[in-house]
Amino acid sequence: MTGNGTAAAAVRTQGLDVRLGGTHAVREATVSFGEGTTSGLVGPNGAGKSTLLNCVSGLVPVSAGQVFLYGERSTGIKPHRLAAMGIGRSYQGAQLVMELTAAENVMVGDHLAVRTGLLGAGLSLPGARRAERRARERALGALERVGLRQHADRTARELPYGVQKRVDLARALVSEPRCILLDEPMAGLSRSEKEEVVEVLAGLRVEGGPTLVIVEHDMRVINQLCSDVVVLNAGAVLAVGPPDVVLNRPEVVDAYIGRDNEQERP
Ligand SMILES: Nc1ncnc2c1ncn2[C@@H]1O[C@H](COP(=O)(O)OP(=O)(O)OP(=O)(O)O)[C@@H](O)[C@H]1O
Repeated sequence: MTGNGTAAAAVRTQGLDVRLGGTHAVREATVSFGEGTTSGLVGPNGAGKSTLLNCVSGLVPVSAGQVFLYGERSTGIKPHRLAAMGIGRSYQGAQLVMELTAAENVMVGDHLAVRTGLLGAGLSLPGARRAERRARERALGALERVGLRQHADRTARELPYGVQKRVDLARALVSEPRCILLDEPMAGLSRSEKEEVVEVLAGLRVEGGPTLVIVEHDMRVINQLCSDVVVLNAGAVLAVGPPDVVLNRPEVVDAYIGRDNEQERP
């Protein structure tokens, strides 16, 4: 389940507060994302959605409150350690290294490769070369899952934005994390690309599959994929529950209209 409960939560925040410069980006947010569930995290521009994901993945320091992963306090743990603990992440702006190929970008997200000594590959040690081969195979597998195997050896710079976004998704999937935080995975995609990504994400919702938390402005996508939704507004939790109920609540509709955000309102 998603909400304020504590049972079987993959991710839970307790009174999470984040101040960035002069902005109070997240305000006493208590949310939980149940293990194996697919949840939406929605709200108008500037509501604090990316900041909340950044706190959970260790990229932004918490000002007050706590984050828990699988019941263990994870506040303040470094991002690479959280990745090794099974947190995967995609980024709003794809954030690929433009000079690297699609496959190499995916390998960068593969914490298993780093752990098994990919860095030693530069020294041409046989074990490291084997590890690199395995990492490349995993990267190609992840690219295949998002329909991009044919682009594996093109540099990110050569790829259109919609394709870069899917490379970013492959990077989040490659080490098969237990929990995947997706920051606007559909932004900038064409309708058919969106449908492909929805299919990929729907394919992850199997028994024993990962927990998915999806920040998304496209409410059709939220309705298609998510069993629960958390609505943030001005950094605070405004509503929690099933999308068909929550997205029709007057305060949620008002929050979107109030931000002059009509095209994105639920
Ligand atoms: N590095 C930063 N320094 C100062 N303020 C920031 C920083 N990053 C984000 N903010 C501010 O924090 C607030 C929350 O931003 P955040 O990006 O988390 O919102 P969001 O809900 O993800 O928005 P969007 O849907 O537009 O991506 C905004 O007011 C934003 O301007």
